[in-house]
Amino acid sequence: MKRIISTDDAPAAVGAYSQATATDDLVFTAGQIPMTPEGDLLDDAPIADQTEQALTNVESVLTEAGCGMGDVLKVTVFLDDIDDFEAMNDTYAEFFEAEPPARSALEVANLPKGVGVEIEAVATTD
Ligand SMILES: C=C(N)C(=O)O
Repeated sequence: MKRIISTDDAPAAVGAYSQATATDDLVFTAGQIPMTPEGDLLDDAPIADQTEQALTNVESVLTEAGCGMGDVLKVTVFLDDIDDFEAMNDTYAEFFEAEPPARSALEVANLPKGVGVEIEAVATTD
């Protein structure tokens, strides 16, 4: 059965989507952008800080869904500039120290709100 995940510990959706949806054993987060739960945008911050906020939001949404970063199966990282890959990756690695999930990272033409990175995850609650 489909569940809608909603938490005040991550920013509210900036469009027509849920923070995450879940089945009995899988969680799909929306793409998380570098925005604080209070709605402050980190669009001018270094990519390391933007990555940290986006992943912190992913973590908060997963916690609400009943799992955590160790349960993540797949991550997709969207970058505004692929030259930010190394800086993103260094911060990313701090969130996934052991047995990191599968991941795709790609540059896209534009991201919502002019941010530098957006990150989504699929996790298991099994
Ligand atoms: C930020 C998003 N996840 C969106 O606009 O879909």
